[in-house]
Amino acid sequence: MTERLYLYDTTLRDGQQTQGVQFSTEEKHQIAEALDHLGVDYIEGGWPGANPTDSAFFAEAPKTKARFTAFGMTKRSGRSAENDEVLAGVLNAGTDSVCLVGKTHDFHVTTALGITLEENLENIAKSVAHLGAQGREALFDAEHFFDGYKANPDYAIACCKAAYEAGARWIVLCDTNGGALPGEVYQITLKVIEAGIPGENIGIHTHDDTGNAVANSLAAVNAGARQVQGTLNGLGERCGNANLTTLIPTFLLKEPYKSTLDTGVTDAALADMVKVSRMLDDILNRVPLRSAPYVGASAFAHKAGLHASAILKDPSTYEHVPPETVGNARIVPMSNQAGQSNLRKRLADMGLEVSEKQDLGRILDRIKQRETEGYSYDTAQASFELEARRELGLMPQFFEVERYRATVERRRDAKGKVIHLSEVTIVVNIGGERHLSVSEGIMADGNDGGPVNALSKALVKDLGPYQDLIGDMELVDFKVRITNGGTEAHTRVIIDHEDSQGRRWSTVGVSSNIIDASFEALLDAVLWKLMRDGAQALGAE
Ligand SMILES: CC(=O)SCCNC(=O)CCNC(=O)[C@H](O)C(C)(C)COP(=O)(O)OP(=O)(O)OC[C@H]1O[C@@H](n2cnc3c(N)ncnc32)[C@H](O)[C@@H]1OP(=O)(O)O
Ligand SMILES: CC(=O)C(=O)O
Repeated sequence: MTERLYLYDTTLRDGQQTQGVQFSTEEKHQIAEALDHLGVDYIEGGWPGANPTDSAFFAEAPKTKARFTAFGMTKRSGRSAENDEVLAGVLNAGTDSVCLVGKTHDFHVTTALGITLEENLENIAKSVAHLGAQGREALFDAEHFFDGYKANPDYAIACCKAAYEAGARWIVLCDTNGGALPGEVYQITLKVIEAGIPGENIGIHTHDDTGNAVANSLAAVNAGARQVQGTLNGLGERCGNANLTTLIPTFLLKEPYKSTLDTGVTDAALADMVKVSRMLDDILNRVPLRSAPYVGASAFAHKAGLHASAILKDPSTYEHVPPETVGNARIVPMSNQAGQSNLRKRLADMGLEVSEKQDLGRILDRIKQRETEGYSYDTAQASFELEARRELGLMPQFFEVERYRATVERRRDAKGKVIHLSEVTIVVNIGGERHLSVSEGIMADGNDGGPVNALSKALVKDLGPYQDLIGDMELVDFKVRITNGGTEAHTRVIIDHEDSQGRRWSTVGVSSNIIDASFEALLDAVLWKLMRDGAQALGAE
C-alpha cells in the first residue's frame, strides 16, 4: 500500500525572493509549463497584487493540471477579512487554492506585528475561514514554526490548530530562517501530529541556511508530513529553499520512499529532470552547478583512475543510481588522476580502439605532463582527443598557421569617449597556398570587439577549402584562469564552441600570454571540428 505525497513548487514565489532574480511574466509562463510537465501537484505562481509582474501573471494565469495557487498573508488586525485589501488582491486572482502565510512564533507576533497573541489567532482563523467561504482550498504557511515551537510550543501549535479547525486543507510547517536540523524537525513534526493534525494535512517548507533543507524535508516526511514544498534548483530567499530537483529523484528512486509513497511524477518525466533544471539556469543566465546532485554535469563524472576502472566493469560500483533515470549522462574524463581505464573508455567514445598498453601509456604520460604545464583536460575533451591523436600519429594535418599578429589599442574617439581597438592578422598555409586574413574590432560601450574576438574572427575568416565546414562555429563560452604550471604563472584559457549540429566542444590553451593561450584553444576548436567532420587533410607545403 502506498500513500500519496504531494509536491508543491514555489519557484515562482519563494524562488523569486532570491537576490538577483526577477522573472518576467513570459518567463513565469515558461517555468509553469515545465513544472506542469514534470507533474508537481501545486504551482505557487506568486503574490497577486504585490507587484505588477505577479498581477499580470495571474491575470493571464496558465492552464495547468497542477493546482495553480496564489500566495498572500493573513488579514491584518483592525479590519475584517472581507475588508482587507491585501487579502482581497490575492483572492481576486480567482485561483482554486490560496496559500496564506501567518505568524506562529510569539516573538514575531508581538515584535513584528505588534499585536496580541489572541488577535493573531483570530486573524489566522478568520482569514482561513474567509477562503473557505469563497470556495477556495486553503493552505496555511506556518511562518517561523520550528523556532516558534522551540520558544513556545503551545502557542505555535495553537496557531496551526486555529488554521486547521477553520478549514485549512494543509498546515505547512515552515523553517523560515533555515536554522532547524533534521532531528528536531522530525521530533517537532511528530508533536504536531500528536496534537491532532493528521500527517496527511501537514506540509513542510524548509530553507537551506545550514545546508539541510533537503534533509529537513525528508525528516518531516519520515515523521508523517505528506506535502513537500520546494523550488527548482533550490532557488529561494537567502541560501535557497529545499531543492525539488534533488527531492523528486530521491522520492522516486530511493527507499523507503520509492515503495511507500506515490507522487504525481512519472518515470518518463523524471528523465527530463536535467532538461528542466537547465531550462531554469538558461532563464536566469546562470552557469549550471556542475556538482548539483542528480542533475549536475559532474554528478556522474568518474575522474579517478580506480573509479573509472571499476565503472567499466559495472557502473553500479561508483553510481548510486543510473544517470539516465534523471536524464543525465556518465562521463569518464581525462586528467592527471586518470589511469589506463579512463583512457581506454575516452578513446573508445571517440571511436579509437587502442589496445596496446604502450600506446595507452604514452598518451597517459603526455596528458599528465601537459597537466603539470597548466593544461586541464577533464573539461577540455576536444583538446584531449587531439592530443591523443597526435601521440598516435593519427592527427591529419589540415593547414599550418605560419604566423599571426594581434595589436590592442586604447584611445579616445573624436567625441572624447574611450574606445578599445583590436586588430589581428593571420597567415595560414593550406596545401602550399598562403591565405591572409585581417580582422579588427572596436570595443565601446561594452560590445564584443576585444582581441580574442578579433582573433577568433580572423582565424575562421578565410580557411579556403575548409570554409564551408567551419562557417557554423560559434564561440559560446570563454574562461580564463591563472595557474602555476612548473615554476612560472601561466594563463589557461578554456573555450566552448557550438555548431549547427548541436554539438558543444571545449578546448584548452596555455601560455604566459593570454592572447596566445586563447589562440591555441581557438586553433584546437577549428582542428577538432575539421577532424570530426571528416575534412580532407591538405597539409602545408
Ligand atoms: C517568509 C516569507 O517569505 S513570506 C513571503 C514574503 N514575501 C514578500 O514579502 C514579497 C511580497 N511583499 C510585498 O510586495 C510587500 O511586502 C506587500 C505588498 C505584501 C506589503 O507591502 P507594504 O504594505 O508596503 O508593507 P511592508 O512590506 O513594509 O511590511 C509588511 C507589513 O505586513 C505586516 N505583516 C507581515 N506578516 C503579516 C501577516 N502574516 N499577517 C498580517 N500582516 C503581516 C507587517 O507587520 C507589516 O505591517 P506594518 O507596515 O504595519 O508594520
Ligand atoms: C512562507 C515562507 O516562505 C517561509 O516561511 O519561509
